[in-house]
Amino acid sequence: MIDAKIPLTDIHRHLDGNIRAQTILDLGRQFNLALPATTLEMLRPHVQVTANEPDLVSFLQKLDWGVKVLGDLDACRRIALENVEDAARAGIHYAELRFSPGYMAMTHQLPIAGVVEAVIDGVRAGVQQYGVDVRLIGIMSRTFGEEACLRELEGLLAHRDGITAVDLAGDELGFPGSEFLSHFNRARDAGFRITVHAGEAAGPESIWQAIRELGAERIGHGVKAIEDRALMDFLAEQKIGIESCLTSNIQTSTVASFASHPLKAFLNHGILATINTDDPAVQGIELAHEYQVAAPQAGLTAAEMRQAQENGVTIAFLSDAEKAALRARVAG
Ligand SMILES: O=c1[nH]cnc2c1ncn2[C@@H]1O[C@H](CO)[C@@H](O)[C@H]1O
Ligand SMILES: [Zn+2]
Repeated sequence: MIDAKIPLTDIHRHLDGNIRAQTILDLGRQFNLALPATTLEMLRPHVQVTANEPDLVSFLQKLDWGVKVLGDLDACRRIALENVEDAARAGIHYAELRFSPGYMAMTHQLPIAGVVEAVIDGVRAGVQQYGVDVRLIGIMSRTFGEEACLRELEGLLAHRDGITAVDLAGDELGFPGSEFLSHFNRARDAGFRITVHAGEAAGPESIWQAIRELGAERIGHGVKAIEDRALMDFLAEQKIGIESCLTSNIQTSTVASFASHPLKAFLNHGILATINTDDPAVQGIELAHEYQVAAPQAGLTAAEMRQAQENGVTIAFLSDAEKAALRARVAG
């Protein structure tokens, strides 16, 4: 259940994991690319999770066609704009959209800083058109190694003013956070806020590492914190927020069922946990589904969902004044 008096936020939403299937078809045609299918219906299983995947890495392959059709910077601008439209349609008041410029640039060897600029541009146009409040988070895709991540960071630094935070995403087991210390030192020096995907595929030690060594202020997923009581205490005391994505965690086989998802336990432990989508188009869900179907199945009461919704504003990468303005705008 969504409380209409509290701002609806989605602070863990991959822009490049939310490319419309129709847009993939359009761009495939525009750039003369051989797609695995020529109709929406036939394309869908290639770009959307249809049954739960055995692990995170298999799930992530479903994002690949979306970025393979990004044949020029205009295509990047287009998907950024469409993402803002989708967020507005989903009733979201405030979204933090994250994207990996190197991953988007990879297939057609686009300039990474150019991709960052195009995404900022497209989002700016979308914000004006659709009235959603948006901040951008730059992702370093760990799956492609340290050097590739360094190039992503440099592209993000080239447009520092348009980017609020940085994140580390991708294959957590294959590429532990310890390989990215220098990246995060530089990111913090530049004044970026920090969130890190941790404790999704790997265990609680990965969350400790993200906090202590990378400077994470928030954790993406953080599912495995449930295995470490001291970590749960620490997250609550230090107000380190958790960006939960319920359906995503089922689809990656990170948790076996909604009923066994730790979100309820996190909330009851006083952790600032939140409800978010992750990769809506790839997952075939929207935020309403997470509040109306997933969260109730995860055992959350109306009061617990309200708390999670509140937490989304509390841990947003906004100033106190911006949070107050957002609350006032929605409370009317
Ligand atoms: O649930 C997730 N866990 C970890 N990494 C993810 C997830 N969803 C998407 N990405 C990763 O984020 C980048 C694109 O924004 C890609 O690296 C993609 O693999
Ligand atoms: Zn994610």
